[in-house]
Amino acid sequence: MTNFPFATIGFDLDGTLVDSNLDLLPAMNHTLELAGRSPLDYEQSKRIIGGGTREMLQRALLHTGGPIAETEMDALLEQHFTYYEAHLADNTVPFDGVLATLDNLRERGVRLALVTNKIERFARKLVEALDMIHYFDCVIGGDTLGPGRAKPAPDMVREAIGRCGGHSNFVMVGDSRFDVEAAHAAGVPCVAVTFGYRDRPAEELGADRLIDHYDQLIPALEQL
Ligand SMILES: O=C(O)COP(=O)(O)O
Ligand SMILES: [Mg+2]
Repeated sequence: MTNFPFATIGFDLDGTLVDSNLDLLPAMNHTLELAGRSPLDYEQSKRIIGGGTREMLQRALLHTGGPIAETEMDALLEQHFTYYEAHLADNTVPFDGVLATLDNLRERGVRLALVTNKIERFARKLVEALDMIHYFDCVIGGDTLGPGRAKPAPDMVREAIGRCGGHSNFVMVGDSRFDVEAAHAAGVPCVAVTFGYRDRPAEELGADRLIDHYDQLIPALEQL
């Protein structure tokens, strides 16, 4: 282990490590069609990803005509999951520089945790399909800890710290308010990528540092 300032880094998945909107959007549009709604475009869907699938679909429905009853929502969500599970790695790719950065961090002995509001099973399936699973010491999804404990609650970050050896020198890397709020609620810093998915300007996320490309991540972490 070099004198790198962080023992563990928690990475968000959607919009941070991978451009998964390339598969989330077609899945969402498939589901909107089932509900008799019009499709969203790539930029619209970027603004509604981050709080888990149910919230994403609720927001998609709000944008396209209004909410539906909770019972209908449960059925629609199931259909959405079936479609997305079959297509989650059709088009999704890591953002530029991600793999080289993760290689570099592993070589430094840094532990990496995947801390995503995606359902754990889908997150694992996606990073396996992209041959990225080997980077992570643990995978914590939005359903891993049970209801009410997904980001922006601090629980997933605390769980990642615990599962990666309990070292408090932990930093979160994310793209949305869910990541920044979860990190800060857990008492750790957060670096945000400016190219991800969010519902407000990057400058308004409250992140400790912003990066525009993965080339900037390690220098940013060294300056935190
Ligand atoms: O599934 C989501 O809504 C977001 O997932 P993320 O936490 O990896 O951005
Ligand atoms: Mg994200």
